[in-house]
Amino acid sequence: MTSYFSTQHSSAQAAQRRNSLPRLSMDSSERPHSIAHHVLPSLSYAAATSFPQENPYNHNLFLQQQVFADKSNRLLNLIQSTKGLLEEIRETNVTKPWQTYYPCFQNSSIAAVANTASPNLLRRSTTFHSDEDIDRPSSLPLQQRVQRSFTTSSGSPRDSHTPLESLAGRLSDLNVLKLDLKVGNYATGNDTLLRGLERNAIAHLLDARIQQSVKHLDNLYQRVSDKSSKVLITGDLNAGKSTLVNALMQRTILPVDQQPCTSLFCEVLDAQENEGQEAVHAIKDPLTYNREDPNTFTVVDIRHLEKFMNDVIDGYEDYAQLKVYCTDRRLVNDSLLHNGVVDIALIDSPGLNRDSVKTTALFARQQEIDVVVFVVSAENHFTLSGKEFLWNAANEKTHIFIVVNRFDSIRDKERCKRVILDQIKQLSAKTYEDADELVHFVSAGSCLPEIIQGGELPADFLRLEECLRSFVLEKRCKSKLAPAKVYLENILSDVSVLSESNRQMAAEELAKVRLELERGEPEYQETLIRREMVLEKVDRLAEETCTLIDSMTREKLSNSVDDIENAVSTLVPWNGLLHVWQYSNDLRYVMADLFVDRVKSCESEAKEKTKACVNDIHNLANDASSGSQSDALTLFTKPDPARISTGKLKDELALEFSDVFEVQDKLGVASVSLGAVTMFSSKALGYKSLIHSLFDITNTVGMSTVRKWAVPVVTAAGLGLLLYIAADMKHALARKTARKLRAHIREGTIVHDEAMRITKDCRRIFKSNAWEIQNRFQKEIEAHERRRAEQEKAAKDGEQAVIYFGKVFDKADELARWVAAVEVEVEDRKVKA
Ligand SMILES: Nc1nc2c(ncn2[C@@H]2O[C@H](COP(=O)(O)OP(=O)(O)OP(=O)(O)O)[C@@H](O)[C@H]2O)c(=O)[nH]1
Repeated sequence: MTSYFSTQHSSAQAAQRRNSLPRLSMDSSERPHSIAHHVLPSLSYAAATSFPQENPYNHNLFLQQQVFADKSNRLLNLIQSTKGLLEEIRETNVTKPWQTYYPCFQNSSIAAVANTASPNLLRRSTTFHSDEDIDRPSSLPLQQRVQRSFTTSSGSPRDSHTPLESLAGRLSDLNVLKLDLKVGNYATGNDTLLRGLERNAIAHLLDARIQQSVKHLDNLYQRVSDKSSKVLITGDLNAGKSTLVNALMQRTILPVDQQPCTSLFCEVLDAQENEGQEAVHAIKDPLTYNREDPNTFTVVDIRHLEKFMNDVIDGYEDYAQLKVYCTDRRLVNDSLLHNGVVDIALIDSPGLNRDSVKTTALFARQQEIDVVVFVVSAENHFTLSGKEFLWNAANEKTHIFIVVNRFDSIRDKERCKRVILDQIKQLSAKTYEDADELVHFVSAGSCLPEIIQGGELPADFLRLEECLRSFVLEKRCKSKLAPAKVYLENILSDVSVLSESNRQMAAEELAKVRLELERGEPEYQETLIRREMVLEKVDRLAEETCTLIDSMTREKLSNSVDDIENAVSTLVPWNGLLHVWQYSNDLRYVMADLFVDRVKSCESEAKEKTKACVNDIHNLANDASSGSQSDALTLFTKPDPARISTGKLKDELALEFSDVFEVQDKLGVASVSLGAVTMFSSKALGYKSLIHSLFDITNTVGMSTVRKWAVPVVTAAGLGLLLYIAADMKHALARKTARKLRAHIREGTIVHDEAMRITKDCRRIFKSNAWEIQNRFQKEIEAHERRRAEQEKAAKDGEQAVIYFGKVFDKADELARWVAAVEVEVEDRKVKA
């Protein structure tokens, strides 16, 4: 077998062409329109002046190409600017507290408005819209939608307050960024679902949606900046498809034969797309083909193409597609493949038959096929296969470029034209409407370079070429520019609706926070004043109560002796003179205990007063809970007799024997009785005092009298005194003990100590309660201050959010206006002759 495969060139190592996407600043100084057209070059001055002025087709085409290049560049810049805006939103969502989020209506009536306005929200949808969907215009006409989103009667939506109802309606118009949620089989409104989600979760969903949009913008950028446009040439067997390609190229590239010779799709491209190298790449799997990866194709020598194709037909080779890179030697304005604005690749396909019709129809439906050229033989008209293909393709490609070839073989040309146009009318009404530009009766075989030999191409073929180029440009507008424009309009409309709704909500939240701040300030000041006032009153009340308790305790304890003296007569039994000493002991013990009881009584009274005062204190602080008061009272020191030194008191009250004779002053006979008393007492007085007593009596009555009356008188007096002492002993002892107690109270520190102790306990309780109240006030004030700090931060964030969303809106608005200015609809598609 002849080797038609050539050695692989180093083209695979060629530098990878990188589609750098410059980030466009959104500064007003760098408006999209002012950016240089760096992507698609406009026709050069040389090229512009080189086209033949006398050729109206060329002139018109030149203008079309200029317009197309301009639109492409504007759209490319707008895609980049929009992408920059979306990335800015995403970045802000991560770094700033004011996230762009999908607003939910808290007000059910507003939610109802939103849901009614958008039946789609009730739809049980799967997830987000597909990219295909979002390239399509929304239900509203573009102009109307853009107007609705961006303008108000005053010219600027932010000049007038937009009611929430209209916001709800506008949110229902979201296209690209609409979060379409689904829960089970229930037709739950989006708004309800969204309200159930955390704000962060919504922001996350929206972020994912924006990220998806950024990717889609990248794809659109690639599509718009891709200068290549594919033209599929199909038709019946032997209709002259390969001949037409060769005639258009003005080179014999593809083999031409009477018998079927094209059995695979042959794409003819400009060699510039292969680093300027002419080459044929035979591809087994078109999906994995990569021009820079030699493993994905086999190189075929262009001179042996015919042999290779025959081998494919004969089954010696098994390939699905050919890429033929060849140099177009025609001038820029004449070249179909490479004209500076759009690079056209011609794809010759196998002739249609029952087996290939569906494959070719599928191929024609591919997104990158901009134009389908159907070649029909003037001799055969439309065959069944041809009709079947056109019916299949009609849904996708409403306009088909039809070349009626081999027209030279027809004698009755008018009749042929009439019959074929009639057939076209049946097969593709749209094509028939524009038959003047879309249906061409030519003889490609007469236009081959070997026939022309450097001469002029026939006028009908020239017209075919220009119409084809014009048609490709128009289709490119529709297939590449229109989706980009529609998508940009959709995404920018969504961004402006979202930013405006976020701005409104931020403004509402800001107003709310400001109001709260405004309302909170007097409350805060009032708390500060109240704290000072209450604590001052508490101090005063506590001090007054302490003073009262102190004086009350002192008075009660000081005056307690009389009561104690009266009480002991019933409490201490008198068991006769023989038990006088025991009686005396009992007296001091009982008196000391009674005094302790009196101290306890003072404590109880102090507690009551303290409790009442604590109540008053808490009432002052408007504190209903009094739980702490009873707790506070336990702080009172336990009544402990040892604390008031009862033992010591009892010792202080102990009687001496002389205390028994406190009656002597009253009677004046104390000295007489003294001797007798000594006899009754087991506890004798000193002799010195006894002799002294006797001497006193002698001096008073005289010696003789004394001698005469002495014995009886002394005896009688002694007896009387004895009786008196015996009778008064009980009371005398009580009085004496009470006197001692009184003297002890008056001269000692016991009353002072007890009053101080009780008052100190009370003061401690007051202090603890005052501390508690102060603490509560402190907490209240701290809570106020914390809340105020949060509100101030929220207000600051809110202010910045309002500014930020306003700026986003302005940017989206400005970009949308630029996008709207790019007219992608070709108003007059006709090529004027
Ligand atoms: N008379 C005449 N013959 C033509 C014309 N164009 C092509 N032919 C002849 O028609 C035959 C088929 O031409 P091809 O270009 O191979 O046709 P095709 O449609 O590519 O064929 P397949 O790819 O095999 O389907 C060749 O012998 C051509 O010379 C023409 O305009 N006039």
